[in-house]
Amino acid sequence: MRNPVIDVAALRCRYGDFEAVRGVDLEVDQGELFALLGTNGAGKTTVMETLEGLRAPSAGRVRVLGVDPHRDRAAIRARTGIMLQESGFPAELTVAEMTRLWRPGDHREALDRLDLGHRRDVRIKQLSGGERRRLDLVLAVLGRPELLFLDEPTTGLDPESRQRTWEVVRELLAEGTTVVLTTHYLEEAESLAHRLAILHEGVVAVSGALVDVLAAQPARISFDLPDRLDVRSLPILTGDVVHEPSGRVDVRTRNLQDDLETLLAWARRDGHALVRLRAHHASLEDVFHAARAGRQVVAA
Ligand SMILES: Nc1ncnc2c1ncn2[C@@H]1O[C@H](COP(=O)(O)OP(=O)(O)OP(=O)(O)O)[C@@H](O)[C@H]1O
Repeated sequence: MRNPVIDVAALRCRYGDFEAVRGVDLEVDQGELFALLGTNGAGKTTVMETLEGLRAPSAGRVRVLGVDPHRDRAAIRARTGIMLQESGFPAELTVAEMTRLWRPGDHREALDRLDLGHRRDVRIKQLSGGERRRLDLVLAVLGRPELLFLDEPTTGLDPESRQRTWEVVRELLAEGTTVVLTTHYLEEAESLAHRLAILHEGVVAVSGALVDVLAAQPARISFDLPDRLDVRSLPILTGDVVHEPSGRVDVRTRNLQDDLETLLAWARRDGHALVRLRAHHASLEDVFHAARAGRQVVAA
């Protein structure tokens, strides 16, 4: 029998007359990274805050680590780590003082893990935005939480810091930590998530295992139509072929390998060069656009 770390059914959240979350179901299993994605204002932060116990739902059932996170917040506080979108640290404290205030101890290793060891004696107000974000993560994981909430953890980080953050998140997953992540960087979710939900206007538009969600969308082949060729001279493909005004041909197909083989055999036989040829399975960005456009996407 499944024993999810997070179990949410028919969750609704209101701000006065406005219902920001309108019937959301979610399950997160132990040890997985669950990405909560969505357009601006879709309701991600509201759902996260409800899971963190910071907000009572208007309706629905919410269980986190087996308890109601709002009513029994004290029971789960020691077992969860939270990295909020914005943190308000005392600006005059040094990094080392802040970590000790958070939790007694030396914490050199935790700071080194996120390349902050050399900044131990620097005041928080002197840190760069990226360093503050990394300090947020250090504090969130200091108590070795079973369940970690990461709300846009890499916003404002340079590519190297982002990679380092991902490495730390992967290490935490390998140690068995369950992670709930919100992010606007879809490649981040695609790289880290086992399962995901995409919220749109307060409801779940797509949910499921990452591999299933990606497989439910058609793959794409695109290339520049060779000069002087009419699109009708292309070989017959199983996918839908669109000739863009830019001269690019865009094929959406459920048989990527077959259609690519047909196309390449035709190009070789007739001596055509397929300039800027790209062939790839659907990305999370494709799924996101489909969800946003209200197109039906399979929920696994
Ligand atoms: N305190 C509040 N009072 C009234 N409306 C609010 C409040 N907080 C959020 N909302 C509204 O609820 C909706 C959901 O907001 P929420 O912050 O949960 O979305 P989000 O998906 O996290 O957005 P973003 O990606 O922009 O952070 C939005 O329409 C927002 O304007």
